[in-house]
Amino acid sequence: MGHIADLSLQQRAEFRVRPLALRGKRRDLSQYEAHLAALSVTALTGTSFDAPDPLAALGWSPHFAAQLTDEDAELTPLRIASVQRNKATGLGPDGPQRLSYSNDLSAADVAVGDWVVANTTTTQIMRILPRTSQLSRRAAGVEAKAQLLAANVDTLFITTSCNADFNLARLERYVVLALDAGIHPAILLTKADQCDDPAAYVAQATALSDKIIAVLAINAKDPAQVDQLRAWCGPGQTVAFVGSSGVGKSTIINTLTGADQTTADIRADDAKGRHTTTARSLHLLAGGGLVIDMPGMRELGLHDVAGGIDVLFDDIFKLAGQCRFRDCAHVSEPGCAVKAAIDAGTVSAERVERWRKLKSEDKLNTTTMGMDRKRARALTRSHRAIQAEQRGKKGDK
Ligand SMILES: Nc1nc2c(ncn2[C@@H]2O[C@H](COP(=O)(O)OP(=O)(O)OP(=O)(O)O)[C@@H](O)[C@H]2O)c(=O)[nH]1
Ligand SMILES: [Zn+2]
Repeated sequence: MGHIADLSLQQRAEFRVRPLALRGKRRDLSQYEAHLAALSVTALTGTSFDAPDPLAALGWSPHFAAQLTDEDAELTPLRIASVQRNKATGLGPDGPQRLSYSNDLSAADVAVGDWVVANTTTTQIMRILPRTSQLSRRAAGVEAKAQLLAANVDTLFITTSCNADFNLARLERYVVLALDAGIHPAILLTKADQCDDPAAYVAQATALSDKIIAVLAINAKDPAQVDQLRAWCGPGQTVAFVGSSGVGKSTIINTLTGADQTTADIRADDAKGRHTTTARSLHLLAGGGLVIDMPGMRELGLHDVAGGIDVLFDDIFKLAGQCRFRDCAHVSEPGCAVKAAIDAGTVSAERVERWRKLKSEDKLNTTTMGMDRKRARALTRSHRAIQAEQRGKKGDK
């Protein structure tokens, strides 16, 4: 098995989202907003994708076309559907093609969802085209580098169920990851059929942020209800799902892909036809959209997502900028604009607390990434102990 397949089995592994295009500019919110706005033109109107162009149906867009140079004239653009250690599968208008890596590339450089240019004679991937978004996770272990999970995702369906799995702080973490990558976050509430009042969950999720493009409550086992998701799965649109184990992600992906519509080569089913992929893979949907299946994504940690946190909590971000002291901890400092807003009732104290926790977690994880082994281990241990303590208190899973 390739190393990516192995990684998906690491249940404690964490992942993160990071936009290449926005690197180094994470303090400038207008960058994120412009990026999201640009995405929504294509994501929400579908204007550049409704042509019957087979490449466009795979997600090809002017963004990628603009990256091609004269040197690429002899090469073929393909969308990566699966990645193994020594080979990858690329999807093109002619179907799936088996690819290998050129000398200066390895499996670690390529993500499912990537657009690459390949030499179809040698079947080598020559170059990865700059991504619109990039999802990666931090593999288990202190020194592990970020591992790529998926590229060029338009909409992330943050999936939770209308029961004990529903947790505002966890939803916010996923929203931060999506925003940091310039991916549209949508919240998908499953098991609505087993809940007396799904509307109450919808209301809570909707109130989290106006950056969330949709909040849906469905019975994931009812294909007619899953069909509502197709509004975000139009031609060329790429979606992915994250959320706890058992919330219905596989059920939904199976319904969206349908037994007959999935490209045979990139599908891994058992005899019962159940979707049992262990590695990440890109699947075509009936309506021309695509889904990136990322099995085994259970835990996530935040690091290097300060930009996403500031976008999600942009009101608090702006307030913090008005505090008298630049390094204000927003606890008891005089002239604290955040504290004043809490006192005035314009910002909820709980939300400020969740913001503070996310900031601190991001800072801790970002710091340990570049730290020597011993110190990082000690810090991680103490952070885990605090987490375990908090979990015990809340009875949270
Ligand atoms: N009644 C009901 N059952 C659901 C719903 N969504 C999922 N289930 C059931 O919950 C169980 C878990 O669903 P999965 O689709 O395997 O969940 P998952 O998120 O893919 O879980 P992992 O593969 O472990 O990440 C299955 O038995 C589903 O049939 C729902 O909306 N309503
Ligand atoms: Zn302050």
